[in-house]
Amino acid sequence: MPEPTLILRDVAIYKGWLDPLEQEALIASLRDVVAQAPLFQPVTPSGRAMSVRMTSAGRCGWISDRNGYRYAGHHPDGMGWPPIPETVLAIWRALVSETRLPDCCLINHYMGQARMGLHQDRDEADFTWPVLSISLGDDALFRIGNVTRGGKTDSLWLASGDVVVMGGAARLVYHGIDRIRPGTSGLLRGGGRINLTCRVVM
Ligand SMILES: O=C(O)CCC(=O)C(=O)O
Ligand SMILES: [Fe+2]
Repeated sequence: MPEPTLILRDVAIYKGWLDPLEQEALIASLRDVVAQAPLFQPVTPSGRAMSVRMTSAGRCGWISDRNGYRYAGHHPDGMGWPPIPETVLAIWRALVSETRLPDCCLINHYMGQARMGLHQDRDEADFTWPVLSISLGDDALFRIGNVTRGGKTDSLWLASGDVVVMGGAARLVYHGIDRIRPGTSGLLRGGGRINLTCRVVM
């Protein structure tokens, strides 16, 4: 596997992994996904609206509502999830595995004040597979903590085209997005940031 630009708290960061043309191609394939499975605003189990909008591609999609966080076979509006675009799978093959492909590609859309609190990705059955995360659009302040809640954290800005892999000792590390810096990228017509998070689920 290629060498990351830097490793922070066991998280591998590939700065500028995608060039502008590759980023454009990804956005074009995501337009098809969102046309079939529209972005929705999830509600946390406690009933608060999340500030990001999301949808998924793949065999299952990650959802949150009053009944909890989980993977589901269908979009909340009832349609199936579209397949994960080949443009996304190519990045997974290059950085994670050529044989085992992800079951889910979660698409997070951040606008304005949207953020994501510190959390672990732990709704999957097998933590031996890394989580792959792709940043597109505006810069985002990514915070990395520890495998248990609390303690010191480190932050770094993720830019469009950066790819992050959380595997091994970093698979269950707490992480989140404190804020985005609106207007720092012209990639998305309407502005904002898109994050793609690919995971093996079952
Ligand atoms: O937006 C990001 O970079 C992180 C998203 C994330 O951690 C998640 O969806 O689980
Ligand atoms: Fe996460």
